[in-house]
Amino acid sequence: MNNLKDILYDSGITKVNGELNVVVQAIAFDSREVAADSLFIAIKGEKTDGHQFIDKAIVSGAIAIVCEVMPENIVEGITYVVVSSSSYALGIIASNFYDHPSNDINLVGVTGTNGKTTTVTLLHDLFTMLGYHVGLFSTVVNKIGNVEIPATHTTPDPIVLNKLLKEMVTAGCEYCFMEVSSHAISQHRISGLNFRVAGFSNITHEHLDYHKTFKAYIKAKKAFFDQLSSKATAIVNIDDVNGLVMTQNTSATVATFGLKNMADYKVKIVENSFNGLVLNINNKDVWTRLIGGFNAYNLILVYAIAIELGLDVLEVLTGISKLKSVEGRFEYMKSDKGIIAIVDYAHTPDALANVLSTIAAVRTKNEKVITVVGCGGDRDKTKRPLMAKIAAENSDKIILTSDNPRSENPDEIILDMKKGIPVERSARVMAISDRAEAIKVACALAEKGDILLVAGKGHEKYQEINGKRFPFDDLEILKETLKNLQK
Ligand SMILES: CC(=O)N[C@H]1[C@@H](OP(=O)(O)OP(=O)(O)OC[C@H]2O[C@@H](n3ccc(=O)[nH]c3=O)[C@H](O)[C@@H]2O)O[C@H](CO)[C@@H](O)[C@@H]1O[C@H](C)C(=O)N[C@@H](C)C(=O)N[C@H](CCC(=O)O)C(=O)O
Ligand SMILES: Nc1ncnc2c1ncn2[C@@H]1O[C@H](COP(=O)(O)OP(=O)(O)OP(=O)(O)O)[C@@H](O)[C@H]1O
Ligand SMILES: N[C@H](CCC[C@H](N)C(=O)O)C(=O)O
Ligand SMILES: [Mg+2]
Repeated sequence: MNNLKDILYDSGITKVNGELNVVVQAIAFDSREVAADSLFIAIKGEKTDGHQFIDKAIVSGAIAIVCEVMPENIVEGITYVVVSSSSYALGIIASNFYDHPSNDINLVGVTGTNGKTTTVTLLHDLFTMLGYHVGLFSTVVNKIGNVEIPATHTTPDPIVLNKLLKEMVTAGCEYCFMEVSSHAISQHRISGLNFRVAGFSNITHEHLDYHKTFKAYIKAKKAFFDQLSSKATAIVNIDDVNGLVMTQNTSATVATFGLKNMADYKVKIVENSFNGLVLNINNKDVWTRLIGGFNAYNLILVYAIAIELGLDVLEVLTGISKLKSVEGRFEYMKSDKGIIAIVDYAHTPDALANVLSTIAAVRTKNEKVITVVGCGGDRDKTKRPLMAKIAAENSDKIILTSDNPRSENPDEIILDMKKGIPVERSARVMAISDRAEAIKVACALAEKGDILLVAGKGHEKYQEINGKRFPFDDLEILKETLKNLQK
């Protein structure tokens, strides 16, 4: 669709200056990406205001502008359209421009603090295994079938989202599983999308730098469910105290899942060990190689979504027992010397607590638990002492280190973390800001049978320091170090 008037349909227009019957070849919200005959959408952002770049966009070829405030300098021959919210309008415009691809695919969105990547990746793998063509948007990677497209965000901007959705439809994908981050909901990256199913995993402490209060964070997640259509199904975790809060104002049909409370989709943990989980779903025992009680929640959500989408119970349960774990999520190896090393993306207090309680539940004897953990720079500072406290209380030794320091001083981040260490636990805490060195020291400290947890970066293949990404891989460093220790 490229008539400006059609592209702007439903975008919340309050004022127009210029011709609406013009042909637009491309849409952009960043002046640096504007090409000839484009529509430029000016957005007030976190760091700067896109309205400042309107003239630059026109010089680069924009012929139409969507903005929240009519500029003082109007350029002759350019169409200016004022809308009540540019970021909301962008989602609608992107969807119109790409012919509403979300209407032509079964779009499933999963939100929550933890478990989004795991759930959508398992859904992608399950549906692919059962012979469907599937698309994926995740923190780790985006996929059209098995073709990988690098992911820059957990939930991409509306233009990338709709463009890739269109490509998925063209490639014959019947389903698309996507992560819906709270940033994406607040910034209206998902406005205009037609979700068939929406899942809620849980909500715990995270991103308070951005949302400011936990209440605002809950409200942001709830907004996803508020915007669902009456044809959609919302599936929420009933064991989370905010599970039903999500669906208070939704038009969607509501279904629940859980382990503890009465739920439409109920799961029981029969066995939980380093060999995987045995779950009881729908009165049938199913083994999975995924480890950890929290994965029972992820798997019952996978099951519930698959059943709501009309799949066969036995086919789904058989598929679940064949699923492999997700990269960087409780990824574990055993060295020849008998040291167990785990890489996990736990970067929130709740995730870290879950991973450490899983380790406590699955370890067989009184082996030592050695945890290497850091916190990201330019992110929620209030989680730093909490994560350090959880690590110290649940490990025999902890090494505080850097995650992605970004623009911050790693030693300052470690100092923030140290504030959470209970005095009686301080003797078991070391601080080594060089992450590679911290991992190596942890390996050297470990003895046969000990469990080494390297938390926070999971699948990430880089470390971001001062705006630059340097190659870095927790698992590689562990493998290399443990191999050398053997000699
Ligand atoms: C804080 C945040 O989320 N920022 C996102 C936001 O950018 P912004 O609105 O703040 O942009 P800005 O720099 O203030 O610029 C304002 C406007 O001016 C435009 N501009 C700017 C400069 C210029 O020369 N010309 C120009 O037109 C920009 O394109 C933008 O439209 O909108 C952009 C487009 O969608 C995002 O790329 C950007 O993500 C930044 C890079 C980011 O780091 N986001 C993270 C926090 C994030 O989104 N994370 C979540 C996952 C979180 C989780 O659940 O774990 C995610 O979904 O990835
Ligand atoms: N259902 C769950 N409940 C609590 N913790 C979980 C759950 N699933 C996974 N985790 C923990 O959280 C970490 C992150 O999991 P995952 O990547 O699936 O979450 P996410 O929601 O995609 O995170 P992000 O917001 O960074 O995209 C895992 O490495 C694990 O430690
Ligand atoms: N989506 C999260 C990922 C955090 C991962 C952790 N390794 C970090 O860099 O803080 C964020 O951008 O806040
Ligand atoms: Mg994710």
